[in-house]
Amino acid sequence: MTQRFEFALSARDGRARTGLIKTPRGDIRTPAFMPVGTAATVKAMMPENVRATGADILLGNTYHLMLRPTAERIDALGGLHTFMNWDRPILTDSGGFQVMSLSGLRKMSEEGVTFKSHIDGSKHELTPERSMEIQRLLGSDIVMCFDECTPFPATEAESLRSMQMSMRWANRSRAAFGDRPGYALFGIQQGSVFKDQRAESAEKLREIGFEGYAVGGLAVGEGQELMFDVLDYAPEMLPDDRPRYLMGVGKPDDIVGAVQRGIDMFDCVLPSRSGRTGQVFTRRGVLNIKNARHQNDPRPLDTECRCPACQHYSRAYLHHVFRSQEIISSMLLTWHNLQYYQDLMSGLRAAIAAGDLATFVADFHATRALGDV
Ligand SMILES: CNc1nc2c(CC[C@H]3O[C@@H](OC)[C@H](OC)[C@@H]3O)c3nc(N)[nH]c(=O)c3cc2[nH]1
Repeated sequence: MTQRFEFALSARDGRARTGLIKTPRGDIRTPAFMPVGTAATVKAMMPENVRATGADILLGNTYHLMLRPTAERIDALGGLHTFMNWDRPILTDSGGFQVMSLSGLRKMSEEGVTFKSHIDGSKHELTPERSMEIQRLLGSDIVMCFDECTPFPATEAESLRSMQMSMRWANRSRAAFGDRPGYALFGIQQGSVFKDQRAESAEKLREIGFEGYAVGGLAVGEGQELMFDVLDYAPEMLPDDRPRYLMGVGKPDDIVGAVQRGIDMFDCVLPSRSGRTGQVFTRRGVLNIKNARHQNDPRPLDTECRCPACQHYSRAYLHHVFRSQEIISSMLLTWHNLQYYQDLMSGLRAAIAAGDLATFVADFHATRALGDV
Protein backbone atom coordinates (compact mmCIF):
# COMPACT_ATOMS: atom_id res chain seq x y z
CA MET A 1 0.00 0.00 0.00
CA THR A 2 1.50 3.30 -1.07
CA GLN A 3 1.81 6.32 1.18
CA ARG A 4 1.81 8.57 -1.90
CA PHE A 5 -0.67 9.63 -4.56
CA GLU A 6 0.46 8.03 -7.85
CA PHE A 7 -1.05 7.65 -11.32
CA ALA A 8 0.17 5.26 -13.99
CA LEU A 9 -1.32 4.73 -17.45
CA SER A 10 -1.36 1.08 -18.52
CA ALA A 11 -2.82 1.22 -22.03
CA ARG A 12 -4.11 3.59 -24.67
CA ASP A 13 -6.52 3.20 -27.57
CA GLY A 14 -6.63 6.35 -29.69
CA ARG A 15 -7.10 9.22 -27.26
CA ALA A 16 -8.64 6.91 -24.62
CA ARG A 17 -6.52 5.70 -21.70
CA THR A 18 -6.80 3.14 -18.96
CA GLY A 19 -4.68 3.23 -15.80
CA LEU A 20 -4.51 3.16 -12.02
CA ILE A 21 -4.52 5.88 -9.38
CA LYS A 22 -2.82 4.61 -6.22
CA THR A 23 -3.65 6.30 -2.90
CA PRO A 24 -2.95 5.36 0.75
CA ARG A 25 -6.62 4.37 1.08
CA GLY A 26 -6.73 2.19 -2.02
CA ASP A 27 -6.45 2.05 -5.80
CA ILE A 28 -8.78 3.61 -8.37
CA ARG A 29 -9.11 1.87 -11.75
CA THR A 30 -9.53 4.37 -14.59
CA PRO A 31 -11.65 5.23 -16.47
CA ALA A 32 -13.56 5.45 -13.17
CA PHE A 33 -17.12 6.37 -12.24
CA MET A 34 -17.52 7.96 -8.79
CA PRO A 35 -20.95 7.53 -7.14
CA VAL A 36 -22.15 10.76 -5.53
CA GLY A 37 -22.46 10.68 -1.74
CA THR A 38 -23.40 14.32 -1.19
CA ALA A 39 -24.47 14.31 2.49
CA ALA A 40 -22.09 11.54 3.59
CA THR A 41 -24.23 8.81 2.07
CA VAL A 42 -24.86 7.43 -1.40
CA LYS A 43 -28.63 7.70 -1.07
CA ALA A 44 -30.44 4.36 -0.49
CA MET A 45 -27.14 2.44 -0.44
CA MET A 46 -25.09 0.90 2.38
CA PRO A 47 -21.36 1.63 1.81
CA GLU A 48 -20.52 -2.07 1.51
CA ASN A 49 -23.08 -2.34 -1.28
CA VAL A 50 -21.59 0.69 -3.07
CA ARG A 51 -18.30 -1.24 -2.96
CA ALA A 52 -20.06 -4.39 -4.20
CA THR A 53 -21.09 -2.56 -7.38
CA GLY A 54 -17.35 -2.13 -8.12
CA ALA A 55 -16.85 1.48 -7.03
CA ASP A 56 -13.26 2.29 -5.97
CA ILE A 57 -13.98 5.86 -4.86
CA LEU A 58 -17.00 7.97 -3.99
CA LEU A 59 -17.78 11.66 -3.84
CA GLY A 60 -18.66 13.98 -1.00
CA ASN A 61 -19.50 17.65 -1.00
CA THR A 62 -18.01 20.62 0.85
CA TYR A 63 -21.16 22.73 0.49
CA HIS A 64 -23.59 20.24 2.00
CA LEU A 65 -21.28 18.97 4.76
CA MET A 66 -20.14 22.43 5.89
CA LEU A 67 -23.79 23.34 6.48
CA ARG A 68 -24.78 20.05 8.08
CA PRO A 69 -23.34 18.48 10.23
CA THR A 70 -20.31 20.89 9.74
CA ALA A 71 -16.76 19.88 8.87
CA GLU A 72 -15.61 20.53 12.46
CA ARG A 73 -18.10 17.97 13.84
CA ILE A 74 -17.06 15.35 11.25
CA ASP A 75 -13.40 16.00 12.08
CA ALA A 76 -14.10 15.63 15.82
CA LEU A 77 -15.78 12.29 15.07
CA GLY A 78 -12.75 10.95 13.19
CA GLY A 79 -13.23 12.31 9.68
CA LEU A 80 -15.57 11.53 6.81
CA HIS A 81 -14.29 8.00 6.13
CA THR A 82 -15.00 6.88 9.71
CA PHE A 83 -18.20 8.94 9.91
CA MET A 84 -19.76 7.28 6.84
CA ASN A 85 -18.03 3.88 7.15
CA TRP A 86 -16.24 4.06 3.78
CA ASP A 87 -12.51 3.36 4.14
CA ARG A 88 -11.58 3.73 0.47
CA PRO A 89 -10.76 6.99 -1.38
CA ILE A 90 -13.15 9.95 -1.25
CA LEU A 91 -13.08 12.97 -3.58
CA THR A 92 -14.82 16.11 -2.38
CA ASP A 93 -15.98 18.96 -4.55
CA SER A 94 -14.96 22.42 -3.33
CA GLY A 95 -18.43 23.93 -2.85
CA GLY A 96 -18.50 26.70 -5.44
CA PHE A 97 -20.82 24.88 -7.81
CA GLN A 98 -23.42 24.17 -5.11
CA VAL A 99 -23.27 27.70 -3.70
CA MET A 100 -24.30 28.99 -7.13
CA SER A 101 -26.93 26.31 -7.70
CA LEU A 102 -28.41 25.81 -4.22
CA SER A 103 -27.87 28.68 -1.81
CA GLY A 104 -29.81 31.90 -1.46
CA LEU A 105 -28.66 35.50 -1.31
CA ARG A 106 -25.11 35.12 -2.57
CA LYS A 107 -22.43 37.80 -2.70
CA MET A 108 -19.40 37.08 -4.89
CA SER A 109 -16.11 38.96 -4.59
CA GLU A 110 -12.42 38.41 -5.28
CA GLU A 111 -12.21 37.08 -1.73
CA GLY A 112 -14.84 34.38 -2.25
CA VAL A 113 -18.58 33.91 -1.79
CA THR A 114 -20.87 34.75 1.11
CA PHE A 115 -24.25 33.03 1.05
CA LYS A 116 -27.25 31.95 3.06
CA SER A 117 -27.78 28.27 3.79
CA HIS A 118 -30.63 26.65 1.83
CA ILE A 119 -31.31 24.64 4.98
CA ASP A 120 -31.80 27.27 7.69
CA GLY A 121 -30.88 30.61 6.13
CA SER A 122 -27.74 31.00 8.25
CA LYS A 123 -24.90 33.06 6.75
CA HIS A 124 -21.72 31.40 5.53
CA GLU A 125 -18.56 32.23 3.61
CA LEU A 126 -16.53 30.11 1.21
CA THR A 127 -13.09 31.19 0.08
CA PRO A 128 -10.27 29.10 -1.42
CA GLU A 129 -8.68 28.99 2.03
CA ARG A 130 -11.89 27.98 3.84
CA SER A 131 -12.69 25.35 1.20
CA MET A 132 -9.22 23.79 1.64
CA GLU A 133 -9.68 23.81 5.43
CA ILE A 134 -13.10 22.14 5.18
CA GLN A 135 -11.82 19.44 2.81
CA ARG A 136 -8.83 18.84 5.12
CA LEU A 137 -11.15 18.50 8.15
CA LEU A 138 -13.26 16.02 6.17
CA GLY A 139 -10.09 14.06 5.39
CA SER A 140 -10.89 13.65 1.69
CA ASP A 141 -8.18 12.03 -0.40
CA ILE A 142 -8.75 14.12 -3.52
CA VAL A 143 -9.48 17.80 -2.88
CA MET A 144 -10.89 20.10 -5.58
CA CYS A 145 -9.75 23.69 -6.01
CA PHE A 146 -12.26 26.36 -5.09
CA ASP A 147 -13.52 27.69 -8.39
CA GLU A 148 -16.43 29.34 -10.06
CA CYS A 149 -18.21 27.08 -12.53
CA THR A 150 -18.87 29.58 -15.30
CA PRO A 151 -22.61 29.58 -16.10
CA PHE A 152 -23.72 28.63 -19.63
CA PRO A 153 -24.24 30.54 -21.83
CA ALA A 154 -21.64 33.19 -21.07
CA THR A 155 -20.25 35.88 -23.33
CA GLU A 156 -16.53 35.66 -24.11
CA ALA A 157 -15.91 38.59 -21.76
CA GLU A 158 -17.95 37.07 -18.91
CA SER A 159 -16.25 33.70 -19.40
CA LEU A 160 -12.77 35.26 -19.47
CA ARG A 161 -13.38 37.20 -16.24
CA SER A 162 -14.80 34.11 -14.52
CA MET A 163 -12.00 31.82 -15.69
CA GLN A 164 -9.25 34.25 -14.67
CA MET A 165 -10.76 34.62 -11.21
CA SER A 166 -10.92 30.83 -10.88
CA MET A 167 -7.24 30.67 -11.83
CA ARG A 168 -6.36 33.19 -9.09
CA TRP A 169 -8.45 31.05 -6.71
CA ALA A 170 -6.59 27.95 -7.94
CA ASN A 171 -3.34 29.65 -6.91
CA ARG A 172 -4.76 30.42 -3.47
CA SER A 173 -6.13 26.87 -3.18
CA ARG A 174 -2.69 25.42 -3.94
CA ALA A 175 -1.05 27.69 -1.35
CA ALA A 176 -3.65 26.92 1.33
CA PHE A 177 -3.60 23.14 0.64
CA GLY A 178 -0.05 22.94 1.96
CA ASP A 179 2.25 19.92 1.89
CA ARG A 180 0.11 16.81 2.41
CA PRO A 181 1.80 13.62 1.11
CA GLY A 182 -0.75 10.99 0.04
CA TYR A 183 -3.43 13.60 -0.53
CA ALA A 184 -4.12 15.22 -3.91
CA LEU A 185 -5.29 18.63 -5.02
CA PHE A 186 -6.92 18.81 -8.45
CA GLY A 187 -7.03 21.99 -10.52
CA ILE A 188 -10.21 22.77 -12.49
CA GLN A 189 -10.01 24.09 -16.07
CA GLN A 190 -12.59 26.69 -17.02
CA GLY A 191 -13.06 28.80 -20.18
CA SER A 192 -16.57 27.71 -21.17
CA VAL A 193 -16.75 26.90 -24.91
CA PHE A 194 -13.90 29.24 -25.94
CA LYS A 195 -10.78 27.36 -27.11
CA ASP A 196 -8.33 30.17 -26.41
CA GLN A 197 -9.67 30.54 -22.87
CA ARG A 198 -9.49 26.78 -22.27
CA ALA A 199 -5.82 26.97 -23.38
CA GLU A 200 -5.09 29.94 -21.10
CA SER A 201 -6.71 28.13 -18.17
CA ALA A 202 -4.77 24.91 -18.82
CA GLU A 203 -1.52 26.86 -19.09
CA LYS A 204 -2.14 28.61 -15.77
CA LEU A 205 -3.00 25.32 -14.03
CA ARG A 206 0.16 23.67 -15.40
CA GLU A 207 2.26 26.58 -14.08
CA ILE A 208 0.79 26.10 -10.60
CA GLY A 209 1.01 22.30 -10.81
CA PHE A 210 -1.59 19.84 -9.53
CA GLU A 211 -1.82 16.07 -8.86
CA GLY A 212 -4.78 15.90 -11.24
CA TYR A 213 -6.86 18.15 -13.46
CA ALA A 214 -10.61 18.52 -13.95
CA VAL A 215 -12.43 19.82 -16.99
CA GLY A 216 -14.96 22.11 -15.34
CA GLY A 217 -17.70 24.33 -16.68
CA LEU A 218 -19.38 21.58 -18.72
CA ALA A 219 -22.61 19.62 -18.27
CA VAL A 220 -24.21 22.95 -17.43
CA GLY A 221 -26.83 22.97 -20.20
CA GLU A 222 -24.62 23.26 -23.27
CA GLY A 223 -25.81 19.89 -24.63
CA GLN A 224 -23.83 16.83 -25.70
CA GLU A 225 -22.75 18.12 -29.10
CA LEU A 226 -21.19 21.31 -27.72
CA MET A 227 -19.69 19.38 -24.79
CA PHE A 228 -18.02 16.94 -27.20
CA ASP A 229 -16.79 19.87 -29.34
CA VAL A 230 -14.99 21.23 -26.25
CA LEU A 231 -13.75 17.75 -25.32
CA ASP A 232 -12.28 17.43 -28.81
CA TYR A 233 -9.48 19.74 -27.61
CA ALA A 234 -9.75 20.63 -23.89
CA PRO A 235 -8.55 17.40 -22.15
CA GLU A 236 -5.35 17.27 -24.19
CA MET A 237 -4.43 20.78 -23.07
CA LEU A 238 -3.98 19.23 -19.61
CA PRO A 239 -0.88 17.22 -18.58
CA ASP A 240 -0.96 13.79 -20.25
CA ASP A 241 0.48 11.92 -17.27
CA ARG A 242 -2.10 13.11 -14.76
CA PRO A 243 -5.72 12.02 -14.18
CA ARG A 244 -8.34 14.03 -16.08
CA TYR A 245 -11.74 14.38 -14.36
CA LEU A 246 -14.87 15.58 -16.22
CA MET A 247 -17.11 17.00 -13.50
CA GLY A 248 -20.81 16.16 -13.31
CA VAL A 249 -20.91 13.78 -16.31
CA GLY A 250 -23.12 12.07 -17.16
CA LYS A 251 -25.46 9.88 -19.18
CA PRO A 252 -23.91 6.56 -20.35
CA ASP A 253 -23.37 7.84 -23.90
CA ASP A 254 -21.81 11.05 -22.54
CA ILE A 255 -19.31 8.93 -20.60
CA VAL A 256 -18.50 6.69 -23.60
CA GLY A 257 -17.86 9.75 -25.81
CA ALA A 258 -15.78 11.47 -23.13
CA VAL A 259 -13.62 8.36 -22.54
CA GLN A 260 -12.97 8.32 -26.31
CA ARG A 261 -11.78 11.94 -25.93
CA GLY A 262 -9.28 11.19 -23.13
CA ILE A 263 -11.22 11.57 -19.85
CA ASP A 264 -10.30 9.27 -16.92
CA MET A 265 -12.77 10.12 -14.12
CA PHE A 266 -16.49 10.89 -13.89
CA ASP A 267 -19.11 11.75 -11.27
CA CYS A 268 -22.84 12.14 -11.75
CA VAL A 269 -25.97 12.02 -9.62
CA LEU A 270 -27.91 10.50 -12.55
CA PRO A 271 -27.74 6.76 -11.70
CA SER A 272 -28.62 7.27 -8.04
CA ARG A 273 -31.09 10.15 -8.42
CA SER A 274 -32.91 8.58 -11.39
CA GLY A 275 -33.09 5.23 -9.56
CA ARG A 276 -35.32 6.96 -7.02
CA THR A 277 -37.58 8.26 -9.79
CA GLY A 278 -37.98 4.86 -11.43
CA GLN A 279 -35.60 5.48 -14.35
CA VAL A 280 -33.55 2.35 -15.06
CA PHE A 281 -30.44 2.05 -17.23
CA THR A 282 -30.05 -1.18 -19.21
CA ARG A 283 -27.78 -2.37 -22.01
CA ARG A 284 -30.68 -1.87 -24.40
CA GLY A 285 -31.43 1.68 -23.24
CA VAL A 286 -33.47 3.39 -20.54
CA LEU A 287 -36.88 2.35 -19.18
CA ASN A 288 -39.14 3.77 -16.50
CA ILE A 289 -40.41 1.04 -14.18
CA LYS A 290 -43.45 3.23 -13.37
CA ASN A 291 -44.90 2.43 -16.81
CA ALA A 292 -47.93 0.08 -16.67
CA ARG A 293 -46.37 -2.12 -19.37
CA HIS A 294 -44.13 -3.64 -16.70
CA GLN A 295 -46.85 -4.78 -14.29
CA ASN A 296 -47.05 -8.37 -15.58
CA ASP A 297 -43.49 -8.73 -16.86
CA PRO A 298 -41.64 -11.62 -15.15
CA ARG A 299 -38.27 -10.74 -16.77
CA PRO A 300 -35.35 -9.08 -14.94
CA LEU A 301 -34.43 -5.50 -15.78
CA ASP A 302 -31.32 -6.63 -17.66
CA THR A 303 -30.48 -10.30 -18.31
CA GLU A 304 -26.72 -9.55 -18.25
CA CYS A 305 -26.73 -7.74 -14.90
CA ARG A 306 -25.50 -9.43 -11.69
CA CYS A 307 -27.09 -6.99 -9.23
CA PRO A 308 -29.65 -8.19 -6.60
CA ALA A 309 -32.53 -6.54 -8.47
CA CYS A 310 -31.74 -8.48 -11.66
CA GLN A 311 -30.85 -11.70 -9.83
CA HIS A 312 -33.94 -11.99 -7.63
CA TYR A 313 -36.75 -9.71 -8.79
CA SER A 314 -39.04 -9.32 -11.79
CA ARG A 315 -39.94 -6.08 -13.52
CA ALA A 316 -43.48 -6.73 -12.26
CA TYR A 317 -42.27 -6.72 -8.65
CA LEU A 318 -40.13 -3.61 -9.15
CA HIS A 319 -43.11 -1.89 -10.80
CA HIS A 320 -45.25 -2.82 -7.80
CA VAL A 321 -42.88 -1.59 -5.10
CA PHE A 322 -42.19 1.62 -7.04
CA ARG A 323 -45.89 2.32 -7.45
CA SER A 324 -46.41 1.50 -3.75
CA GLN A 325 -43.56 3.90 -2.86
CA GLU A 326 -41.85 1.15 -0.89
CA ILE A 327 -38.33 1.94 0.36
CA ILE A 328 -36.96 -1.23 -1.25
CA SER A 329 -37.73 0.31 -4.63
CA SER A 330 -35.09 3.03 -4.18
CA MET A 331 -32.64 0.47 -2.78
CA LEU A 332 -32.94 -1.98 -5.67
CA LEU A 333 -33.14 0.55 -8.52
CA THR A 334 -30.20 2.59 -7.17
CA TRP A 335 -28.09 -0.54 -6.76
CA HIS A 336 -28.99 -1.66 -10.28
CA ASN A 337 -28.18 1.71 -11.89
CA LEU A 338 -24.85 2.01 -10.05
CA GLN A 339 -24.04 -1.57 -11.07
CA TYR A 340 -24.86 -0.72 -14.70
CA TYR A 341 -22.50 2.29 -14.56
CA GLN A 342 -19.68 0.27 -12.99
CA ASP A 343 -20.15 -2.53 -15.55
CA LEU A 344 -19.93 0.11 -18.29
CA MET A 345 -16.66 1.43 -16.82
CA SER A 346 -15.12 -2.05 -16.49
CA GLY A 347 -16.16 -2.78 -20.08
CA LEU A 348 -14.49 0.43 -21.24
CA ARG A 349 -11.30 -0.34 -19.25
CA ALA A 350 -11.10 -3.86 -20.72
CA ALA A 351 -11.76 -2.64 -24.27
CA ILE A 352 -9.02 0.01 -24.05
CA ALA A 353 -6.59 -2.56 -22.57
CA ALA A 354 -7.42 -4.93 -25.47
CA GLY A 355 -7.12 -2.16 -28.07
CA ASP A 356 -10.66 -2.67 -29.36
CA LEU A 357 -12.53 0.32 -27.95
CA ALA A 358 -14.04 1.00 -31.38
CA THR A 359 -15.78 -2.39 -31.31
CA PHE A 360 -17.00 -1.83 -27.75
CA VAL A 361 -18.44 1.59 -28.67
CA ALA A 362 -20.11 0.26 -31.84
CA ASP A 363 -21.67 -2.58 -29.84
CA PHE A 364 -22.72 -0.15 -27.07
CA HIS A 365 -24.67 1.99 -29.56
CA ALA A 366 -26.02 -0.95 -31.58
CA THR A 367 -27.43 -2.72 -28.49
CA ARG A 368 -29.18 0.45 -27.39
CA ALA A 369 -30.66 0.86 -30.86
CA LEU A 370 -32.34 -2.58 -30.68
CA GLY A 371 -35.15 -1.11 -28.58
CA ASP A 372 -37.53 -3.47 -26.75
CA VAL A 373 -36.03 -2.26 -23.48
C1 LIG B 1 -23.93 18.28 -13.28
N1 LIG B 1 -23.00 19.06 -14.08
C2 LIG B 1 -21.92 19.61 -13.48
N2 LIG B 1 -21.62 19.46 -12.17
C3 LIG B 1 -20.50 20.21 -11.97
C4 LIG B 1 -19.80 20.43 -10.79
C5 LIG B 1 -20.29 19.85 -9.50
C6 LIG B 1 -20.14 18.44 -9.36
C7 LIG B 1 -20.72 18.13 -7.97
O1 LIG B 1 -22.09 18.42 -7.86
C8 LIG B 1 -22.76 17.43 -7.12
O2 LIG B 1 -23.73 16.84 -7.91
C9 LIG B 1 -24.84 17.73 -8.21
C10 LIG B 1 -21.74 16.42 -6.75
O3 LIG B 1 -21.39 16.63 -5.41
C11 LIG B 1 -21.15 15.47 -4.71
C12 LIG B 1 -20.56 16.73 -7.66
O4 LIG B 1 -19.34 16.63 -7.03
C13 LIG B 1 -18.67 21.31 -10.84
N3 LIG B 1 -17.97 21.56 -9.68
C14 LIG B 1 -16.94 22.44 -9.71
N4 LIG B 1 -16.25 22.71 -8.58
N5 LIG B 1 -16.58 23.11 -10.86
C15 LIG B 1 -17.21 22.88 -12.04
O5 LIG B 1 -16.85 23.50 -13.07
C16 LIG B 1 -18.31 21.94 -12.06
C17 LIG B 1 -19.03 21.67 -13.25
C18 LIG B 1 -20.14 20.81 -13.19
N6 LIG B 1 -21.04 20.42 -14.12
